[in-house]
Amino acid sequence: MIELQHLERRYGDAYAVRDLNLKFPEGELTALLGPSGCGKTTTLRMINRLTEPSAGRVLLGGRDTRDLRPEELRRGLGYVIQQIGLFPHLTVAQNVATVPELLGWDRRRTARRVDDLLELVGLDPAVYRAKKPGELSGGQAQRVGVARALAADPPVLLMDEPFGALDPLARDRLQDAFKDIQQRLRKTVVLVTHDIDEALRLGDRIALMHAGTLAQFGTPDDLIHRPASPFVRHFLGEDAVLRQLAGRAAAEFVRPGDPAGLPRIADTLDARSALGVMLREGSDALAVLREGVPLGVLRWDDLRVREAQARKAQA
Ligand SMILES: Nc1ncnc2c1ncn2[C@@H]1O[C@H](COP(=O)(O)OP(=O)(O)OP(=O)(O)O)[C@@H](O)[C@H]1O
Repeated sequence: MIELQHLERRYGDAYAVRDLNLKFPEGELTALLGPSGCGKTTTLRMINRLTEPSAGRVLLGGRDTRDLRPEELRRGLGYVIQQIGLFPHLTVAQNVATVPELLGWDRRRTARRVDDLLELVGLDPAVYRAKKPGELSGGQAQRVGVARALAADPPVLLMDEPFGALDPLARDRLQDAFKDIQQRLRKTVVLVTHDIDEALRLGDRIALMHAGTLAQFGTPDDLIHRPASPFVRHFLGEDAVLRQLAGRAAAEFVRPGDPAGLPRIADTLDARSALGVMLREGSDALAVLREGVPLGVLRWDDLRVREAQARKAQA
């Protein structure tokens, strides 16, 4: 879907991005992760040509993006940034409708699309349609930004630290909401972040960058259990396994078993917190309940296997 070939961007003698080769798989979310200044934003902006490459090329659906007109290119690429820049004098509905209106959709179709999208991002259209951006919380404004980027149904979504400006609680909520949306829509998403937890939580794959080059490309499991270099291991940190558990629901690790007499947790609890409950309760197994009904049992060993694998890979 999106392919970077020998992509480079120089500023004077310095390389912001150097000989970057990468294929972003279709329908998946790839987190572009790395320390500050490693070239993530420059890479993203070379995809929609807000920044022109010094060398190399970007292919979109097999076509060199230089052969596409910029408007044509950007229409196929939704773009969400940290300071989303909603138009303050327009209503929420008008903000979301910007692109459909540019495309000349009729009013009925646009209005329907706006309501569908507001619902998708968890904002009741009847309540939010007529509000102005100034009346929204940071999290709500960011949801409107996501809705706006999805308005013309672009196959690709480029996101630059979209949740970065939010407080931790709002960020968690919006990450969860976005994960749900992505599971339904299956867009090809490139998400720039320097937040390891966010990359582990949302990324089907992670492209970890270091000083303008690619340090490793793989699934979160690959990076944690099979780091390609000391840099990767160091960047993810000693507690990478715990971090990964934090991003996964306890329900993922449930196995059949007799829950009678075990401490109980909800299936939506994350696996790291479940580990905490085991330690606190002094129990090596927990009953996992979905809406009050037992699903099965979560065992210490099932969580620990992953930890052991990680240690072995790091040894
Ligand atoms: N317009 C510019 N002029 C000169 N140097 C630039 C310019 N834009 C970026 N750079 C340099 O290129 C490098 C990569 O920048 P980039 O913004 O892509 O990094 P990043 O990984 O997105 O960082 P951050 O997480 O801090 O936003 C940095 O060293 C930066 O100083």
